[in-house]
Amino acid sequence: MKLTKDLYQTSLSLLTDLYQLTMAYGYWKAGRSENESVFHLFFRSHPFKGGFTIACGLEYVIDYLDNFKFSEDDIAYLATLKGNDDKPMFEQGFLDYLADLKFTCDVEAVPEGTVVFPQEPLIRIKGPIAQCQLLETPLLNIVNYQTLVATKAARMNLATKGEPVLEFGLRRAQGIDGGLAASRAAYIGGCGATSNVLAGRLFGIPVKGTHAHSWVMSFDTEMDAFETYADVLPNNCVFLVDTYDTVQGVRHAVEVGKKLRAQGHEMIGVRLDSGDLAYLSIKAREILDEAGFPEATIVASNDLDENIINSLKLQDAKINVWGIGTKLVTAYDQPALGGVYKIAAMRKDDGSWDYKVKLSEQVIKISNPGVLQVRRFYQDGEYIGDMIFNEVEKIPEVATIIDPMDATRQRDMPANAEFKDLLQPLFKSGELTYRIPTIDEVKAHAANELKNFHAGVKRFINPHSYPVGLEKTLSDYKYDLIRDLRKRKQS
Ligand SMILES: Nc1ncnc2c1ncn2[C@@H]1O[C@H](COP(=O)(O)OP(=O)(O)OP(=O)(O)O)[C@@H](O)[C@H]1O
Ligand SMILES: O=P(O)(O)OC[C@H]1O[C@H](OP(=O)(O)OP(=O)(O)O)[C@H](O)[C@@H]1O
Ligand SMILES: O=C(O)c1cccnc1
Repeated sequence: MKLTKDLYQTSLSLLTDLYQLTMAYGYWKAGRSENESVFHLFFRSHPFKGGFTIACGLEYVIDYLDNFKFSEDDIAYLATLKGNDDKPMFEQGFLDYLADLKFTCDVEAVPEGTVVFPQEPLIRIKGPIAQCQLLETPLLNIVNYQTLVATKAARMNLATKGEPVLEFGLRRAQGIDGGLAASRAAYIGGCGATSNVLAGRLFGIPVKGTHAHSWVMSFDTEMDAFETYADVLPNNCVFLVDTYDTVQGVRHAVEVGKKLRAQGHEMIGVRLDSGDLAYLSIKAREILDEAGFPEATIVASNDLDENIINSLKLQDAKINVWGIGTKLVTAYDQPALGGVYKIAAMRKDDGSWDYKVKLSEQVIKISNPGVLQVRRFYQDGEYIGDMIFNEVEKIPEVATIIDPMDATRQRDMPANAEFKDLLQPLFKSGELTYRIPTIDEVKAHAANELKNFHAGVKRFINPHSYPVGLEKTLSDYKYDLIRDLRKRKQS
């Protein structure tokens, strides 16, 4: 395989699990492939034991859907697949159907950067069931990872209390696309820049960096290393000071900083990458201040995450910029968001909807029926609750929301509260109708959204559980449907 040619210039329509194709074949063979259905993509619990999640990945999703087409090569490959009987898995008629397939669904989604909660649909797809089914895997692949990383980045940025976080994760990321997607999601979640140059070029993210230990080690002395770097990049000097002795390293940086200043340049600062970052940053700050460099930045890196940042803040560490790699891009303490994609309705012959529910012994795994929308209520600039409702049914004047995990918990949204509906139209009959926001608009949206939530939602330990519920008639309907299904199961 030639990586750039074969992988990066291929159609992505086969980026799905085989079972989506066998089901699509089944729908087609049974004459059901064009039956109208509704699917929702949602997750069941916040990552990192947190109280919020940042939706991310939609621009990739839009690009995927807009280019959804099986190429001749894709079809030729599918024709080679064999069943257990060693005969072709798919008959020619189905391959012709795939070759002619045009994306014709209606798609609604929550804009990227929006704060979202368990059970809320992030994406709703309505259209021929074979198309909806094929999209399950790629949509989850895109949204789960980027949402996870954007949320992790937001947590890290909350911990630094506005001080810049630089994303340094490419070397530890999950492969090539993982690294790119992580840099994008981390920027949306709040990081100020990335060290990933290709992400800079592809997404328009600022790129930043310092230098590595190898630079220092390649010279006879640390002073030589710093001086040479200063000669080459006099306006880009953040000296990594911990290769041999951190305190001595800071003193060397100061010496070179003074020479730079005499030449009309200003050293940006130093980077600490090992040892006790609280103690060493306080010491470095003292040395820099005393030497006349009160503006010099102290960058810290070394396996940081939001908890270590919190702890360093409590120790009064004098760190102004936080370089974070591994624990951000691998979402270290929770490596996957458990987003799922479930069917929720099918159109009947008379034009009405047949709503679907997946049963489970675990309440959290019972899916929600309907053609769902999310209404977010707010008062005095603060979000106060979200209502998941069935858009095609009439809803009562008073918005009562019922906790999907515990039907005894309900509350009424105040009649005078303002609201907005989160799912926005993206595609109408397969045509893109949405203005894709710039990455900086998405980033600003995420930051604004977070501001509008009560601080309790954003704390790390035992976060406040923001009220999200099913609209009352939807909840009642869901429980009737569950009772009905259980009765049918017993008989
Ligand atoms: N003052 C501190 N409080 C809490 N955690 C810290 C503090 N200083 C550093 N850490 C964190 O401790 C972890 C490991 O640091 P440790 O000192 O064990 O190894 P190290 O400095 O990486 O050593 P080396 O790089 O020389 O092998 C890192 O995740 C780092 O971010
Ligand atoms: O610690 P992270 O959050 O992943 O941040 C990125 C790390 O990458 C670099 O280290 P390098 O790859 O040279 O390895 P090392 O510092 O762990 O030896 C850099 O010095 C950071 O320590
Ligand atoms: O520029 C840096 O300092 C950097 C880049 C990648 C990983 N660690 C550090």
